Amino acid sequence: MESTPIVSRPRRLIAGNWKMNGTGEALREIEAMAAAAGDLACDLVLCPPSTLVERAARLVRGTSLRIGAQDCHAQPAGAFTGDISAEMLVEAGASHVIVGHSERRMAYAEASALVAAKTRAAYRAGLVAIICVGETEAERDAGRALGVVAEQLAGSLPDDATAQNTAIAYEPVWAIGTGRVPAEEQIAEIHAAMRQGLLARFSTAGAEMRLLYGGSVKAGNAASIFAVPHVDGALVGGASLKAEDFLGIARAA
Ligand SMILES: O=C[C@H](O)COP(=O)(O)O
Repeated sequence: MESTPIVSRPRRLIAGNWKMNGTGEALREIEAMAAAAGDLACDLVLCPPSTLVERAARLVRGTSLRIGAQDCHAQPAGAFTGDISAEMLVEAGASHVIVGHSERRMAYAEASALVAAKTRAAYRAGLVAIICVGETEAERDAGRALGVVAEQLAGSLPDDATAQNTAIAYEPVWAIGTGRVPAEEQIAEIHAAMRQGLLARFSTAGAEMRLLYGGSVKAGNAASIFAVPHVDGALVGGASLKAEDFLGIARAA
């Protein structure tokens, strides 16, 4: 593989995804995260369920913790029962939105073209998009991991993606919520390939775009994952539910 130009790395980004977990009482965890965020050497974002976005955003005002959402619709408004637009999320106080999570790609058959449309919606509203990609176990076993990730990346990123409006999260589906973490060489291979693809398409912006790893990240394995080249942070599920667990990961960044 071609060598990648050395660029000074941006601050790491640690994002938490609460998925469909958390009611009002969980706001105290967000409060504890916000209290510690200013002392961290990384950027910290927490994506609670949409019912908590507005209250969480109010709670973290004046701190360096940012609040994100877990999905958005591609349209700004309309007859889309149950959906939430990027503009609505901004009004609620969100600054980031996760798009293309494998749980949505699989459960709602969201293809990369739709993920790209949602990403364009995020840009339109002024949200930073955290775009997820990753292969299933069957795809890895078939030797297709690199190809699947390259295809999802190419199809999900709009042409106007920049290092400021986008972060990419590589999340192998088989590592999500399973306690199974890929070998460092496996993470390194995918991240290096993603970097090459982004460099080829976006030049300098592609060199600077933050590449997160996601899938069973915990305080105990975070440092070794962050030591892998081109890992610029993490997208954390289960271990982001409790402030101390999440902050333990952020302190390793
Ligand atoms: O969005 C987060 C990921 O799906 C990772 O979840 P996990 O940390 O519980 O494995």
